[in-house]
Amino acid sequence: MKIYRNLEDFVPLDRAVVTIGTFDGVHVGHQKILSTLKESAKAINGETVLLTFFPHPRMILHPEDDSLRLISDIEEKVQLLADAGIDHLIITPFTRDFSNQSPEEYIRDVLIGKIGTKKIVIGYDHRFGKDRQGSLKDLLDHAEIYGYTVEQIPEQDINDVAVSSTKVREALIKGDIDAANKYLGYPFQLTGKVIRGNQLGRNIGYPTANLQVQEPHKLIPAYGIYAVEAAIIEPMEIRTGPYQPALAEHIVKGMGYIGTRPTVDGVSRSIEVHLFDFNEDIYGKILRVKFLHFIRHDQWFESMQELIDQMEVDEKKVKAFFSGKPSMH
Ligand SMILES: Cc1cc2nc3c(=O)[nH]c(=O)nc-3n(C[C@H](O)[C@H](O)[C@H](O)COP(=O)(O)O)c2cc1C
Ligand SMILES: Nc1ncnc2c1ncn2[C@@H]1O[C@H](COP(=O)(O)OP(=O)(O)O)[C@@H](O)[C@H]1O
Repeated sequence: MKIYRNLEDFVPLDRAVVTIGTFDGVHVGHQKILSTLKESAKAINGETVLLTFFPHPRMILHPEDDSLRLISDIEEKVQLLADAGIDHLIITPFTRDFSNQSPEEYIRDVLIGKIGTKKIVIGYDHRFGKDRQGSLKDLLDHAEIYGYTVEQIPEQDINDVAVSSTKVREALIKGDIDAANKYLGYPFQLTGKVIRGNQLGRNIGYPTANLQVQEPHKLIPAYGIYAVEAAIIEPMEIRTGPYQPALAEHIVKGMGYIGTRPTVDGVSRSIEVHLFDFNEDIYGKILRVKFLHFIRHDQWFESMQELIDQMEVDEKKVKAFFSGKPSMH
């Protein structure tokens, strides 16, 4: 997959088969659309192009609205789209100027002029251009003059996409990781930098890497304890050029914690991971944590000792999960 951080970086193709959207989460619904896109491209010996926006259009158009929660951050999305087998990924900054183009300008200058679109694969409800004035009808009306075809994604598939996004979000908010992962088609992940905590973990026998999640709008699953798998990855800068997967070293199993640490202070939310059979200083490194299974909710304990006893039980449960055996507790 080739990445373009700007439309200006893109050289128009002979046979671009294009879809447009935010594709947050790249879940099973999206994956179905991407398969359609790939089949369409194959049929005309063309190349697949996905046009997406960063930052998310809602953040530019409604900066006052802080309610947006993303299933994937931009780096996770790039990786997921590369895995899905997209040929060209254009991540264009969604600016006011960009959003102010008329539907005609957008079709002529962007889809035709900058991309070389021969076929556009799009949902019946897709909107574009100034004040979302552009619709499928505009795309169909201009198809002949500009020499492209439009393939409509069936309404049912579009509904499936919306359903999947909602289902993923609802499942994560409830802590139902099994369900979320089923709708995603891969394990939900959080990526962030390991920062210093209050260094209590090592004293209670459970050092925990504290994560500062890199995407401020990322959806954080329900508070609780989870079976996780973490990888230390190289900091990735997404720039124009061939996609290079983030190098992952040390893929380690462990237990994740999301909560306010009510037993300690209960003030602010922290996201931590205790890694099994691991003893390295990883402050400042980037950790990608895959959430595999929910173990229990966050709890307040009367004493630190009770918390430690519970963490020992958690460890057994997580390890039992990994060995495929039910826990004895
Ligand atoms: C598996 C696991 C379970 C945890 N469960 C709880 C809990 O139920 N209640 C709580 O107050 N803190 C819980 N914690 C958080 C600990 O209080 C925290 O890891 C400890 O204070 C060390 O923090 P530090 O990394 O900042 O030193 C849990 C941590 C882990 C790794
Ligand atoms: N098994 C492990 N799991 C997680 N972190 C570990 C482990 N072994 C060593 N570390 C290191 O120790 C740090 C966590 O120790 P901890 O006492 O909990 O300090 P802090 O409160 O700063 O997180 C991690 O950030 C990491 O650098």
